[in-house]
Amino acid sequence: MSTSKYKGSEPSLGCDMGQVDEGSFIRSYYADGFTAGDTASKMFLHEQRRRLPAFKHRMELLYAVEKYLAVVVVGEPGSGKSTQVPQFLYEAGWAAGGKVIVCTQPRRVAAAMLAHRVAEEMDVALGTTVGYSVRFSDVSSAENTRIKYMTDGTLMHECLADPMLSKYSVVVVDEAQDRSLDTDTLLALLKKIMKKRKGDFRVIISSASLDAERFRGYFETNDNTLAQPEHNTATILSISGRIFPVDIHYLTASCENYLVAATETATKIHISEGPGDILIFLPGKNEIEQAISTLNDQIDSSNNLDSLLPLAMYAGISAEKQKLVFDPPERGIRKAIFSTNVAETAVTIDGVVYVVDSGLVKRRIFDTDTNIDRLATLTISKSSAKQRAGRSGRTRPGKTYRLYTREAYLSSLFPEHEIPEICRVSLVPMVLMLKALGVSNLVRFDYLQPPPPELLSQALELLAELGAIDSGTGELTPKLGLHLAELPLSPELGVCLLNSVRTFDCAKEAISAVSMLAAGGDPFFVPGGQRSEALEDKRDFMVQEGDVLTFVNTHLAYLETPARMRVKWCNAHFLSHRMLDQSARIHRQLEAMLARMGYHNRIRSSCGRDYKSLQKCIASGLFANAARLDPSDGRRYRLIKNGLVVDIHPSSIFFAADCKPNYVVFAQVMETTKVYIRGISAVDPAWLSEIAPHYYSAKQSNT
Ligand SMILES: Nc1ncnc2c1ncn2[C@@H]1O[C@H](COP(=O)(O)OP(=O)(O)OP(=O)(O)O)[C@@H](O)[C@H]1O
Repeated sequence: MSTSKYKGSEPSLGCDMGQVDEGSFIRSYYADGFTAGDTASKMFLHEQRRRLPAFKHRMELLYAVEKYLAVVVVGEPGSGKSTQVPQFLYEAGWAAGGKVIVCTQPRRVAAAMLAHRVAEEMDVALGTTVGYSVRFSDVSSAENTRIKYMTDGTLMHECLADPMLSKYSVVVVDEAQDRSLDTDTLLALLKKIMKKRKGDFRVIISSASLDAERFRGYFETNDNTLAQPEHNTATILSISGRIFPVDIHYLTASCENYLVAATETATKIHISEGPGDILIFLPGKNEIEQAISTLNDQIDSSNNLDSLLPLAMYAGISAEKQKLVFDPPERGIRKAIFSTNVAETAVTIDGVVYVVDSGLVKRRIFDTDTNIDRLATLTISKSSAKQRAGRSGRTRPGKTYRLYTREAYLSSLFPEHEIPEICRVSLVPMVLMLKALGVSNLVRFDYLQPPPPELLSQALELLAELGAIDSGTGELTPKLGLHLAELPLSPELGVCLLNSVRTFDCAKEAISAVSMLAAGGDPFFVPGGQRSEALEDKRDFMVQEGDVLTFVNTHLAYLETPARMRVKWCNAHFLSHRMLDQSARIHRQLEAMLARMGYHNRIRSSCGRDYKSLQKCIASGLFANAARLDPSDGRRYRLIKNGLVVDIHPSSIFFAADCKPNYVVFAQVMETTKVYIRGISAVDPAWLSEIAPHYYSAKQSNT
């Protein structure tokens, strides 16, 4: 086979890459470059703050925080929990003596946005008194930052270096009703810290839902609450009132096609309602792109709609597109923002008056029948529906149009709350973190809600096979396990990275591969009118060893391009500059982390044209995602661990009929109409038996 100008072998002719679909399983959001849209005067901001319901409860809150170690703050969406509570604490002196008040968010975009807003309200430059820190992006100062917004995961990682979180005086866990795996794990750690630090540490759990009593009960450590209430450690504070009213409208009969209903509702609002932008919640990126394209066609063919501007908002969108969402539109233009649930909590888009809610969301679920973590489209909970409605009525009275009937909403079709992630996703990252923090008995650990035992044992089994846990002692292995917990990566990708310096001597390529997968995977886009040129260009980078090596080629070619030429180079090759820039930043950070771990002599090692070393290295982390070509069909694959039949994603080199290796490993799973695998690398089955003998031999009969 001939070789291309990049690493790996050229794909055989006839491989059609098909349509590139960018919905990604490894979600990433990098909010650098974001500018809050609100340019109101300082006086106006000051007045706005005073009008928020939270303001009336300021003294009550400060009293509760003084008296109790944990305070659960409950309030309507938009009442000021995320922006005001940290400022009240700061003004009351909780950041004196160099201490920091931290407010955690389940999503990166929210952490960055809230920091921008609060910096603006306090009239300070972002990154000074107010800052934020999310995975791979730190806009804060160790000396000066006193109010810091972070994701729950980033704060949890800080526990590894500082188990008592000694520099923080108060941790505000915001949007706790989301019950992400990181939020639940963090709450458990905070409870331990609260018991140990006592006097100088406080936890505030802020939630918009009715979960308050569960949180309060969890943080109550007084065994005798009735007889000795003066020793109680936790309380609930309700912030009553909402800032502006929201009218809620339902369909009278259920709709057949929610995408059609969403665009129709947006155009009707535009034609018949007063000024104000529209925020439309759809489940995922593909649905958003589809709705925007339909709406654009309608705008092209109707004079009534030419002042309507469709925009997209989802995790991983470029900074420029994101800016359009938050910036005020030109005079006379109305924005129609199609968004996933990234805009559901903590985010305020100034100017939004109308919300259209499809009632659907894409969620990560761990399917216990098939044993895989995947994205599925589900009905939202009532609690989410309230949050979505709460996005209107934040800066003026609002209206929400629900694309479902009132009867459906009140029925069990819409559960009260989401099922917490701890009960439905893979627990591998949580187990790794708890083990690294010295929790040896995971079954008896004091969780807010205990995870199902089968999820715990599945996580332990995988970590043992990855070499992170010693199956004899049940503890983390001294080098691999401990280092893995420190890395801001999924354990599977972390193993690929560490093995590249420990075993396979292919750090240059493996760091590239891992950085690309952590930044979202496929960097190629196929613009509507230039499909054949874009596919031709992509072919230049593609190699038969698989998509991961294609990503490596792209990443290395990007790094070799002089910085000032990179945007042009990306445009010329139909590549996402945002993604490649992000993966280059991740690359630098991972190199620095490996050097700190003592691998500085190995980080420049390269496998050159020995692609097998890189492929083996990738397989050493992703072996649990191995699949075998189904011989009876010759097109689809069966997962080795459970026999589940999956399809190759159309963006993959292996999509084409004549490009199918017998065995592959993959980085991502997504579910639309089918279960697709993405981020694929070809493997030799002999490597799998060598890398993970127990796992592989136990599961092989499934295929
Ligand atoms: N970027 C912004 N632009 C304009 N107004 C904003 C912005 N951010 C916040 N606000 C104003 O501050 C209010 C309080 O926002 P905040 O995020 O603190 O509320 P919250 O109670 O945490 O809401 P939620 O639970 O929905 O996240 C909003 O209702 C809005 O009026």
